[in-house]
Amino acid sequence: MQNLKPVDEALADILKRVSPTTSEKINLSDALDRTLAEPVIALTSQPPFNGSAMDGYALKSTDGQSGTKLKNIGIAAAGTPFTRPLQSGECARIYTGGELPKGTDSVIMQEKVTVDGDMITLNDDVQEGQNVRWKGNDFAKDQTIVFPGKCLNPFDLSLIAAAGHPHVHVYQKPRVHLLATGDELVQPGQPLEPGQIYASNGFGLTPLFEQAGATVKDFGVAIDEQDKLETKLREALKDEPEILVTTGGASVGDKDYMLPALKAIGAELDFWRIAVRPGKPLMFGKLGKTLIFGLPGNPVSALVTATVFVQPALRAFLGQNPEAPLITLPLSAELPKNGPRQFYRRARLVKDEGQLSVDPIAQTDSAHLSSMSQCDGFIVQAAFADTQESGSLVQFLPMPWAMRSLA
Ligand SMILES: Nc1nc2c(c(=O)[nH]1)N[C@H]1C(S)=C(S)[C@@H](COP(=O)(O)OP(=O)(O)OC[C@H]3O[C@@H](n4cnc5c(N)ncnc54)[C@H](O)[C@@H]3O)O[C@H]1N2
Ligand code: MOO
Repeated sequence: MQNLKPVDEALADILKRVSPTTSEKINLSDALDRTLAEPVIALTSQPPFNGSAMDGYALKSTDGQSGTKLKNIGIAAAGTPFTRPLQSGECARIYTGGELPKGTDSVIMQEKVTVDGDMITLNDDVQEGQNVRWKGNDFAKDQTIVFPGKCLNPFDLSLIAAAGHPHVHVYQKPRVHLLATGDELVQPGQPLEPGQIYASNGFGLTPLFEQAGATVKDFGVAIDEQDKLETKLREALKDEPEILVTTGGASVGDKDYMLPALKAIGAELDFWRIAVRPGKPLMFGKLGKTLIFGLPGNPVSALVTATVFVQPALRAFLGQNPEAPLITLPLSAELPKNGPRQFYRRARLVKDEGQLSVDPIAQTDSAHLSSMSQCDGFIVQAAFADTQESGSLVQFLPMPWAMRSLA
């Protein structure tokens, strides 16, 4: 058999052509799922003062023996500090989030005192620091609290707001332009004539890339004629997107014009036969600033190669770790032995009494989409791997929506 290029080698060749996009400053409220380009440095300590974690009374812990009577001399509410320093024998009413008055170092919950006019009696011992959130215990002013390369989640956004920032610097979204080829392709909603099928690739690839942090523009379907394809390709490349993804026409048929068309418009291009299943034929190259991925037309091959080769490039454009987020899980059924190509086998996650395992889907046809819809990700099986029994461990590449199927 002709030499096939290993997946890791192809990926390394791709990644050495990528450097992160420039950064932009955006509102924090728009920053969900965007990737940080600059460190976030706290503008304040959190909490900014020693505060109370309970509704109760602030006191000196040296006065904190059960049975002690203290005089309540004022109120420290959240946002309205009590300014007079406290002496021994005194306490101040304090509410959750209130700043501890000077001279105090502890708070007793109101449930643990008896109140009689402006006097209280402690019904429990009080230790130094009890019910106190010390200044800076969460983070300190000037501390780096989130690092570049982090794709921001809702919890990050709360943290960044608490540190005083209304804006963040993130990497610009890489732009992906899509172009399909095939005379047989018809848009859903149109009637099918003999020999035609619906164009499905763009509908899956667009959100796949959007979920990875890109903006995607679909240029539709080009006719399988070289000059028409060249015109469409020029159109799709005009704004110099970071990535152009084509599907179809990648193989060896007489009507596979993609490679000659891309070369004719000036792309430097390699045609790879990769040791990957599905998705063996892949074109990769560059025109100007744009990386070009020529994915195979078969729907499963297109979605798998988009996951295995295009998504890592998108992560690298976003300053993220490009590596696939593989996890190790036990099989819930036998996995058949593999042939000469690294196999991305469709698989479901199974939850049994809270324990996760993966169930390989038998279907391996690279045009079979209902098995794709049923899968939560792919078991990554090495070339020539032997049969593996149920219970043995495998590498699993979860899709971003995989956890939803466990609900
Ligand atoms: N003699 C050989 N034939 C093939 C080989 C080979 O090595 N020798 N490789 C096979 C493999 S593996 C693949 S993968 C395909 C790749 O073919 P192409 O990239 O040229 O894809 P097309 O021929 O254009 O289409 C294949 C298949 O997919 C359907 N398709 C295409 N685009 C779409 C779309 N946007 N939405 C839905 N379906 C699409 C198309 O109708 C075809 O059925 O080549 C094998 N052949
Ligand atoms: O590599 Mo093709 O994607 O096997 O059908």
